Amino acid sequence: MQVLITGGAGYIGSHTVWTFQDAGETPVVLDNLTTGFDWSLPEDVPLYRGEVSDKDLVGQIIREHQIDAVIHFAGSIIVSESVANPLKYYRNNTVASQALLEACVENGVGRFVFSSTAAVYGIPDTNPVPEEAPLRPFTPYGTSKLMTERMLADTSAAHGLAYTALRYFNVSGADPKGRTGQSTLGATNLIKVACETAQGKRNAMTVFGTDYDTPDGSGVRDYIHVSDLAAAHKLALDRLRAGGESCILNCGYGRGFSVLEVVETVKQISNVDFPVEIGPRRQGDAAHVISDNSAILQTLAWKPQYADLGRIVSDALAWEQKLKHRNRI
Ligand SMILES: NC(=O)c1ccc[n+]([C@@H]2O[C@H](COP(=O)([O-])OP(=O)(O)OC[C@H]3O[C@@H](n4cnc5c(N)ncnc54)[C@H](O)[C@@H]3O)[C@@H](O)[C@H]2O)c1
Ligand SMILES: O=c1ccn([C@@H]2O[C@H](COP(=O)(O)OP(=O)(O)O[C@H]3O[C@H](CO)[C@H](O)[C@H](O)[C@H]3O)[C@@H](O)[C@H]2O)c(=O)[nH]1
Repeated sequence: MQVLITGGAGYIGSHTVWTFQDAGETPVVLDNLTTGFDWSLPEDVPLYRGEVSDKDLVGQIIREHQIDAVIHFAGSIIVSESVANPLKYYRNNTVASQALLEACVENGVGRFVFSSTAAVYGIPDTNPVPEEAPLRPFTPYGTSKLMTERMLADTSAAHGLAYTALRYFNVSGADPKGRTGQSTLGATNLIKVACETAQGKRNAMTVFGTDYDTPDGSGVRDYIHVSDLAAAHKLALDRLRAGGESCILNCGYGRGFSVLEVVETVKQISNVDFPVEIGPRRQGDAAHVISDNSAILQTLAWKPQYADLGRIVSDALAWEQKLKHRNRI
């Protein structure tokens, strides 16, 4: 029995593949390599280059490898792009997930772990935000993910599929062993942008607003180390394999840092006083988004190892340095 990891060559997927390998289980990866990299994977992991929506290919992989579970990362992830090109997001996130679920049902795969997002909450009324909070995504990206959560619930009720939807907060950092990291060009996430600026890949960075109702006026987020997130996927699947029921879990540390605190931490750890401009608010940003993580702590016995902003930043910087070298080659 093997697990199929879609989008396994991407940022979070590749960390999860390494986590399974470290635990002695070799997954199978399906990825179209639009934003993923084959070199981010261990050499002995089978990689199928193809579309998640290709039911024939997925069926063939399931039968060939006796797949008992799917972890589904593949998708499009740029929030602003989803506003400009919503149908791409409904196609590549929602419609592709529908086809993948159909292939699972038709081929008897009974366990499914799904990459969802805190974007399903929109701008939360309360922080920390629990899983039961109102679901009000305001971008096609968030809606495309929420629609997949709904398909999972209905498929579970009709066909007995056991699933866990993990709602990630702000994913950042890189593998502490330096085997993979966030490698996509043009990523817009704060820690990635600040690390690129510290290493001279950007001339300056901008803080999007310092007039929020937060202690220092800049936005506050719950940054989670990608390796802790990868471990949560392994635990979620272990639980489903042991007969655990379907559930939806926030993935965060339940605490927040402001943009200015993050920038200061990157400056201190990199020892570079890079230029930072103060700009206007970015449209659609919330002041605070912090997870209530009590459910994941209870349900998965999840024990984060890297819940320290300095650790997240130093791993991200180390990976950025490696990428610099790689890009030169
Ligand atoms: N990065 C974050 O902060 C964040 C936050 C919340 C949720 N998520 C979700 O986590 C998942 C992984 O995100 P990531 O940051 O690793 O992004 P990523 O772009 O690095 O990874 C996505 C992977 O999926 C592949 N892919 C995309 N469409 C595909 C398709 N149709 N068929 C096959 N492969 C396809 C890409 O090539 C890539 O390897 C996504 O579903 C994303 O929505 C990410
Ligand atoms: O150059 C930058 C980039 C970001 N920010 C600020 O930094 C904070 C974090 O922004 P990110 O773009 O890193 O992350 P978001 O909180 O906007 O969104 C992230 O978390 C969401 C869930 O809450 C989704 O999952 C989404 O995919 C993921 O990128 C925000 O206050 C933002 O305004 C800046 O000031 N300057």
